[in-house]
Amino acid sequence: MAEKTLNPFEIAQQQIKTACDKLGAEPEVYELLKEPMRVLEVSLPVRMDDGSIKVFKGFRSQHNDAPGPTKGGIRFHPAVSRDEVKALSTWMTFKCGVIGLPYGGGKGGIIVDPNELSEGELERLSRAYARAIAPIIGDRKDIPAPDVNTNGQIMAWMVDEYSKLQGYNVPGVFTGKPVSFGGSLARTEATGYGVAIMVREAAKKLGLNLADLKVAVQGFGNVGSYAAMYMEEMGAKVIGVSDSSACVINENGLNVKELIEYVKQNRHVKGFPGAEKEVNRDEVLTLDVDVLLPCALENQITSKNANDIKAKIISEGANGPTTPEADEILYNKGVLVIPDILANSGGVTVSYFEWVQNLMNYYWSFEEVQEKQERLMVKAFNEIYELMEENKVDMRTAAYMMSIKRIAEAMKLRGWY
Ligand SMILES: NC(=O)C1=CN([C@@H]2O[C@H](COP(=O)(O)OP(=O)(O)OC[C@H]3O[C@@H](n4cnc5c(N)ncnc54)[C@H](O)[C@@H]3O)[C@@H](O)[C@H]2O)C=CC1
Ligand SMILES: O=C(O)CCC(=O)C(=O)O
Repeated sequence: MAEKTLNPFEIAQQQIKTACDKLGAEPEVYELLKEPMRVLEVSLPVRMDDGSIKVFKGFRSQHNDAPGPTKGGIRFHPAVSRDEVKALSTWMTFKCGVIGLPYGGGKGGIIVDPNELSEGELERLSRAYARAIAPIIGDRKDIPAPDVNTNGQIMAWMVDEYSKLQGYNVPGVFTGKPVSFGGSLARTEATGYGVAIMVREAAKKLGLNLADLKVAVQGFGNVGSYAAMYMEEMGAKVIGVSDSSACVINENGLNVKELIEYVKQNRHVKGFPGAEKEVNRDEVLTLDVDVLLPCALENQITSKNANDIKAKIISEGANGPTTPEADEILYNKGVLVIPDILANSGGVTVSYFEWVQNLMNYYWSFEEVQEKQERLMVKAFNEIYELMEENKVDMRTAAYMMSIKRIAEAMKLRGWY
């Protein structure tokens, strides 16, 4: 059974349709949710260091704002496309709905490999993007944040550019800012922390002891590195980690903190002295482990490799790492897939806390933020797990069912259908 499509937007539409059908939702609900309400495409001229002008293409998609302002990250990557951004914004709507955040979904991206830019070029590109999308964003309209290859410094440049256009300081228009510039404590750690909390909760349900679990992590950026670190802190053994360079393995457990330090110095996991062996990066998915954390990009777990996966629990740090065909194979094999819209919701949850702190200009401690994040995510996990068992569906469908119900209610109350 090969994939019907690898287009992430078509996959997102398929996931909504499956859940709407299962819910018996009115046809208008799918009609209203199947397309983003707005997609902006922008050209971004940037003065390069050699004096030439290069024009980059960027997007911002706003999927649905019935529950509140739209919210979601900005990705800098050569594979960014209009459909990818549309899919990512769609997934954001349902992610916010799963936790019950007062947001709809948005997402943005620029087609660029930021590793090929100097610091100055990166700053000019980030500012150009903030200027270009300024008419459709705002701290009550659409609030972007970091995603793949973007970070707190980039958010700070964008806040500065947007604030200059407004004529006053607007810290709450972007989240994921550095803590010294209106960011929230525990935001950097939040997505990976949430991915690990979800594994801990799943282990409880399945009667597994964390100390007995072997873990593999695909992708070792913001999400993968903190997910691995918290898994290790919870007592599990992280035996395999990959990034775009390679997969490093140590059957006795990699020292995650040392690996994080190594990547800070060397940019990649390749060559890590604490590894026993190094294999091709894609082999991480089929290692003999109990837990798999895909924390890189879309379409990694497909009909081609799903049968070879040995993990019992998959907690999706990445957005869209599993295709619908792979979902079906994994469900039939009894693998518990904790879907992206729940597993990686820690990032947007703490972004919400950052936004709240910006709006009230009063800041919480690290422990306070993590405790609030954990409470919301564990509650969502338990509600969705119950719905999954009641309806005999996979956890992704159950998560969509819960979320769609909430968004449909907001749309109904607004009189959209
Ligand atoms: N940063 C955040 O707060 C959130 C991120 N996500 C999702 O998590 C995923 C990762 O995002 P970040 O960690 O922020 O990005 P990042 O840019 O910090 O890290 C991405 C990592 O993936 C690796 N990678 C890329 N292609 C790979 C491949 N084929 N095999 C193995 N590794 C590969 C890169 O080398 C890097 O280590 C994305 O899907 C993103 O949308 C989801 C929720 C929130
Ligand atoms: O922190 C945010 O607002 C959004 C994070 C994000 O882009 C995601 O959850 O995919």
